[in-house]
Amino acid sequence: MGSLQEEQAQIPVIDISPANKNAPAELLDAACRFGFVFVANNEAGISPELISKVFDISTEFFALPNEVKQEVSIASNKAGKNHGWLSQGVEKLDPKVQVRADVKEAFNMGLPDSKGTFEQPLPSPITQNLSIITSFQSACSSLCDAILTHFATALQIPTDWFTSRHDRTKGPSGTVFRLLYYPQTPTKTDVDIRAGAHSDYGSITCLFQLPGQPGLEIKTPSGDWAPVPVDPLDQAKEGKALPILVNIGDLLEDWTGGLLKSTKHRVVFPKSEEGAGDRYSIAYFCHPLDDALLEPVPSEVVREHVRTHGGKERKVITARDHLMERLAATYSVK
Ligand SMILES: O=C(O)CCC(=O)C(=O)O
Ligand SMILES: [Fe+2]
Repeated sequence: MGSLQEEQAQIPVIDISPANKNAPAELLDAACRFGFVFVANNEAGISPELISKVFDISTEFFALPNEVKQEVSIASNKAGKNHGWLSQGVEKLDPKVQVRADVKEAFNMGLPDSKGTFEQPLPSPITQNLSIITSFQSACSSLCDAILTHFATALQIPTDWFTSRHDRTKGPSGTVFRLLYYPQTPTKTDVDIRAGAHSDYGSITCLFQLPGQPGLEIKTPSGDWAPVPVDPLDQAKEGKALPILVNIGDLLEDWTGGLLKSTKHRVVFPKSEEGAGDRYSIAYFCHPLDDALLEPVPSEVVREHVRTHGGKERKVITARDHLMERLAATYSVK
């Protein structure tokens, strides 16, 4: 058996700044091969201080008593579909396989409307730090735009082909900002998993992890599960900004005729003492505008892929209809 290092998924770390002229090609290659890529954070523009503040807000929120979190529950119906607190037992990401629901809590937030207001009730750790949260959401949105622009460049289509379909000044979208908390549960059994195997539903996801809190795994083309490092360049001890993990979601896979891969992933309990304890993560699920049609991207690179690999015949539906289908399968909100 190889060392832990050898078994880890070899996801490339890419500089997406204008200084790297190969960024579009490197991103496309990683998206086609792994569906996951690390973006070097010194170029992504999300400061380690801001990330750390959001983790602090998250810790404060999940430490609140359940009765208080219940006031902003996803089941309260006040929050609108897919927004609010998910208590333990609400989400089962791999419903066909999982016996029990994911061992986790989450808080899903939409983005503010043009007047800066949120449609959902927000808990006090968030209302007291709203500018931090909105700065973070904006930074994630800019990072997604930069990546989507690089993909358009690499696919030889107009550079704004994807970003214009994600432009929130034109209408609502399913974009969700999510705080996640996986408690270390002494009573867990062998069938328990922190997050069941799934692919993400949107265009791209940005994921923020903390050193010492591993658990994310991706399914490799050979069908094995490979752990994803939290700190791939071993920079945490130098106090440097960790690279940001970005993965492709189902919508982008559909749009590109399967060229970009929406790779299955899951979160497991740590297998050894190392990493034992709670895990916190933050995800920004970037979605297209609700009424964006999931039609094939008009790219010769995509057409060539479909010619050589055979594209699946799909009904063209809107981004919103696609999201609703996926959510219905994984939530048990009553
Ligand atoms: O917490 C993580 O590391 C992954 C979360 C995830 O995959 C999801 O919520 O879709
Ligand atoms: Fe995911």
